[in-house]
Amino acid sequence: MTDLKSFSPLVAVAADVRDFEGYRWHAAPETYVKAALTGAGAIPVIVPSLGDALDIDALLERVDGVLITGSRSNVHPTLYGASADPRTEPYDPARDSTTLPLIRAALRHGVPLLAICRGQQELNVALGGTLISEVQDLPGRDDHRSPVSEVQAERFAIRHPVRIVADGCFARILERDEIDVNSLHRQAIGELAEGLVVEAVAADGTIEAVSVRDAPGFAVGVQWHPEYWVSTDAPSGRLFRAFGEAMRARAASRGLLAAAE
Ligand SMILES: N[C@@H](CCC(=O)NCCCC(=O)O)C(=O)O
Repeated sequence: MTDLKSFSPLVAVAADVRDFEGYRWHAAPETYVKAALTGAGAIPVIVPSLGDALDIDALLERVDGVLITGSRSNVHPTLYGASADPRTEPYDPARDSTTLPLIRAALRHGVPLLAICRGQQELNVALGGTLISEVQDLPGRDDHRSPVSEVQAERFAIRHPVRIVADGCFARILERDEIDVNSLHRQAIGELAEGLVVEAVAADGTIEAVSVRDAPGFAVGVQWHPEYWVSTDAPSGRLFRAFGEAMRARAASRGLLAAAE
């Protein structure tokens, strides 16, 4: 019998759509796929943002988790009842048309879900919530954008505290009441979707982590980027390990481990 800890689950990874070299590419940054491998012990499978051409239910029968990545693009405002505005660009409608149904289907199927930055925003919109834009310009809010730098490690530097809500799933995973996180976003959760629970907040009230209230298993979103320092930052490592354990448990519950003998 394959040992649960040594089993490598498959994790579906969301893709951005980009045009360059005369082609349309569906891609995910290496930091996310490497964190899936090293942090969660999962084999990443990038899912092209092909919208309703994808049989998402069939996909979710074959994977053990879903990782929704961050992105410089924003969820299209019309998806949460707002109007398109140059200040909320750039958009990636192909990604939206894939991630929102993928998130809802993952929750329906009980597939472990980790949604990061844009991913947390997509989770909130997928469940009926809204977003606020240009957070740094709003009264009482801090600037959550990345530091201006050509050096990624400087842009993803850990730089502000977030309070972990007591007795929540993040408190159980992290075993801390406060952690320090990086921050690279201009938008944030506005109206919280009904099915979400706040798990962490910044000093200015920005929602920094959520969980899905009635999810059968691991289903969380974070506004920060645990993938970037997954190997060196303890909270980041804990979060990805918990994601990996949830994916292995799902694989075991589906009898995959017996098949892997
Ligand atoms: N675009 C959204 C989501 C932010 C996000 O996912 N950032 C990750 C990319 C970071 C970078 O390379 O700049 C927002 O701005 O809120």
